[in-house]
Amino acid sequence: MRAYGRRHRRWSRRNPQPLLLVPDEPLLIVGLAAIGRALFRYRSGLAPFSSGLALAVTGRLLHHTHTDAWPVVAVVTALAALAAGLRGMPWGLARAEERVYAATASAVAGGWLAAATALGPGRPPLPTVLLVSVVALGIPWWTHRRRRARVRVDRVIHAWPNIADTIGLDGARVMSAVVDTWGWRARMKLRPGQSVEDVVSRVPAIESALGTRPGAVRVEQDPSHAGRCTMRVLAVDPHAGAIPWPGPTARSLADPIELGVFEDATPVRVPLLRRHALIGGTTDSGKSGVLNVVLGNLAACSGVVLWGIDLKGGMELRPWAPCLARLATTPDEATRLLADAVAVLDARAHAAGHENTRVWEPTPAAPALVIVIDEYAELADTAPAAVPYAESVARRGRALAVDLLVATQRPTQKAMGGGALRSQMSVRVCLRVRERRDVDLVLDKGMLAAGWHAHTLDAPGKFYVLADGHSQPRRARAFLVTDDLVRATAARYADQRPDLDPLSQAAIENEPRAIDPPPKTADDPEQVLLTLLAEAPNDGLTIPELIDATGMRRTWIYDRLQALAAAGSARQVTRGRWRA
Ligand SMILES: Nc1ncnc2c1ncn2[C@@H]1O[C@H](COP(=O)(O)OP(=O)(O)OP(=O)(O)O)[C@@H](O)[C@H]1O
Repeated sequence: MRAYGRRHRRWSRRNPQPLLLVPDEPLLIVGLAAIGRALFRYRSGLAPFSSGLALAVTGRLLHHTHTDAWPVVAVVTALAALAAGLRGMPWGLARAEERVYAATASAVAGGWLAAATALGPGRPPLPTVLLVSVVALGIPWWTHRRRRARVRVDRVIHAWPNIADTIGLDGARVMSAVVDTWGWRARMKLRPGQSVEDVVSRVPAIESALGTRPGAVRVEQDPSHAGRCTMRVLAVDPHAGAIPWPGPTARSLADPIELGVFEDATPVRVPLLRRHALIGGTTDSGKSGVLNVVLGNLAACSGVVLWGIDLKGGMELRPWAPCLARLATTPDEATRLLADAVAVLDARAHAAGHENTRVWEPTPAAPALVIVIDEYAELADTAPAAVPYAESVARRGRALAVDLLVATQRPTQKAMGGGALRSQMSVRVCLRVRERRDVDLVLDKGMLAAGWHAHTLDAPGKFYVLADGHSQPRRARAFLVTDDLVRATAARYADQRPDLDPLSQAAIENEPRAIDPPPKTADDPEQVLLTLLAEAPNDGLTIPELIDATGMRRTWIYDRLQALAAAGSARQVTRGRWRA
């Protein structure tokens, strides 16, 4: 694949555009100019005929002036055919079939020219051979998909300044364009003062101006320059069909998990060790599908114990039961399970404090604990007593290798039982959402404006991911794990599941059976926040002061302040300053 822009600029210098017409020209000149423009516009399609014509003229010239030069022509031909066939030179062809074509065309053209030099281009059967060759070699040329795509792109690039003016992106320039397997992509330089958000907000207008199907244009920020971006135009949707799951690729929680593939066919690898994950999307968007891919991988990991909460009667998680050490399907079981998780946390934190280690390194003998919760809103609704435990795990679990994997339709404050849990989720998978504002709910504030258009995803399993190493709005599609594959994978790894380490096991067994909310400790950031707000001066505390004092992230502070304000426990004294 070669940079289109470079070649195009070089080409334009050598082949200037035909002159524009002025209306009072004589008819003949108007006609000639129109023909010139048509020849220019269709130059790529006409290339086999123009090459044939050029050969005939060169053959005639050589025959009249250098008849004896035919051996030189033959040798040059042989060398050119070899270079094209073996190296794809001088066109930089990477694909074998393109090289074979280039070598054949060079050999036929050079061979014909050598014969025409020696015998004259009019000597039968040379004219017939030339005509037949032009047509025979022209057919693959005319039908070549990438060549046709390049011609289309060429036209778009010429028209781009007008298009940009019309849709309000005046001054945005296309620097280069490349035709790829699925369509083409262009690097764009924006006018000073324009931002990628401006381009993103005009995506529907770009699609209309380029005449593509809706949803065919993607815009990605250039990570090294705020005034540049890449625009991708997909001629065909690479995610149109379901992508079968190839089986587990992770063997330990430290391995990133492959959820699916991006539109450029690169795999979506997401690290889960010491991270909580939120999977959001409307009904039938494929949340259980993503959970299945993650569970299929975690089942194959030696250092992970899996617990599940599925308050839809176990409908989604029961097929994984052979690999789940515990499965809670009622509110009481769920509360008990999360209380036990907190007991595990406490025991691990205690042990880590004694051994002076900061983090719990999972091994098969001392495994990580991953708790999968399908439809968190159901849990918050029917088992409110479980919510403080879940939040405690979310806040303290990462270092102690107790991770949450939560799926929900709409992670509102209410559905999440407050915002504390959501703000701890550092891996966010956003499948199709019903309303545009849900994008910011699942991913984070401002993500919709930044181009994460999950409301336009048009098939189950298509998603955006926000995680370490994934900060650009790139569409992906999750692998599809069929029910049979779920059963087969669960059965295959059932015997290899590790047990909890004795320390964690003892903590569960010694845990008091009454279900009380976990005590709020002095280093509980929520408690710290409440105390800070209560003791704040009359003009309140700023957000940076609250971040410093609690050690929590900005999004967590905002979420909590909003929840507290809604509950009447905090108020904004002046802009950006808060107190109880
Ligand atoms: N990656 C995928 N590729 C193709 N089809 C998928 C994919 N994921 C899910 N589907 C299909 O979409 C449908 C809904 O999927 P799924 O049950 O995972 O959605 P959901 O969001 O969990 O729904 P609900 O909210 O009702 O639980 C299923 O029929 C499933 O076969």
